[in-house]
Amino acid sequence: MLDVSNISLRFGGVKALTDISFHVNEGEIFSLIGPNGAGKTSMLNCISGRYKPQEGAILFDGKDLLARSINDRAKIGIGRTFQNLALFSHMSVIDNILVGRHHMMKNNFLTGMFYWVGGAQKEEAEARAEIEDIIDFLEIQHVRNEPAGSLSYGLRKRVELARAIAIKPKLILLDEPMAGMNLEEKEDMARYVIELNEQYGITVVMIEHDMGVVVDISHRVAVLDFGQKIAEGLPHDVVEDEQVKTAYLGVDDFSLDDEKEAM
Ligand SMILES: Nc1ncnc2c1ncn2[C@@H]1O[C@H](COP(=O)(O)OP(=O)(O)OP(=O)(O)O)[C@@H](O)[C@H]1O
Repeated sequence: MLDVSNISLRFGGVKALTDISFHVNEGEIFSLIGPNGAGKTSMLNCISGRYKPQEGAILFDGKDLLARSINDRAKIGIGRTFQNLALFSHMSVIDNILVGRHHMMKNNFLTGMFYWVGGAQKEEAEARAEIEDIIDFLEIQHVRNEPAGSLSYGLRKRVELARAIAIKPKLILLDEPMAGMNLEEKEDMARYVIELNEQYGITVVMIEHDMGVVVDISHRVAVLDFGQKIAEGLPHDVVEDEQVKTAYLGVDDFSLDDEKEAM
């Protein structure tokens, strides 16, 4: 579904990514891991369109992504969430979710003026019904009319996920979906990621620092270090890789040993 070939990205003298290649199969949960500054968010930004790499190619369903704008990429089925929440804090939860969806609708401000005679009314009704499903799925009914800014961090992350799902993506890019969460919130979020993958059939590319979660829910993992890919494979194999262990040496959140002890 996603084919990343020989991507290199530089910011002046800083080499953020060097010759990165990997592919993601349809239906997979694929995690990108690596120490701070390894280039994970930069890679996600190349896929979503925020950054334009100097070299390489990215194909999505065989289509050349790098030639397309951010909006076009969303329209052909790529959704994303951000490392730092990107919600409109004064708007209600439901309106935050609808914002994502409205962007995708065929009817716009002008056609919307003919709301009752055109297809806009039907399209709006369909969008609302689908959004109700997403609200149920993410268990945010009780806060649907609250301003997004008034919610706890864990709930805001769920609203952001709801907004990303509302554009009906085939592929979703999740940038640290569990960051800053307590254990219970992490377990909930892990369950949502698995369910959106299994029930909604959405392919997932995820950056996540919590190694226990990565190993538990990913089908495959790629590891970046200093902008280079140092490993790729099944989660358990990757975390046992000597080069990966060295890259994480001294990093507190490489907690697989803790996970093992806890099991
Ligand atoms: N817009 C930018 N301008 C200049 N340098 C950048 C920019 N974005 C990223 N970089 C640099 O690229 C490198 C990779 O950063 P990136 O944020 O992609 O890493 P990361 O693996 O996502 O890190 P973290 O886990 O801390 O979020 C870093 O050296 C960073 O300073």
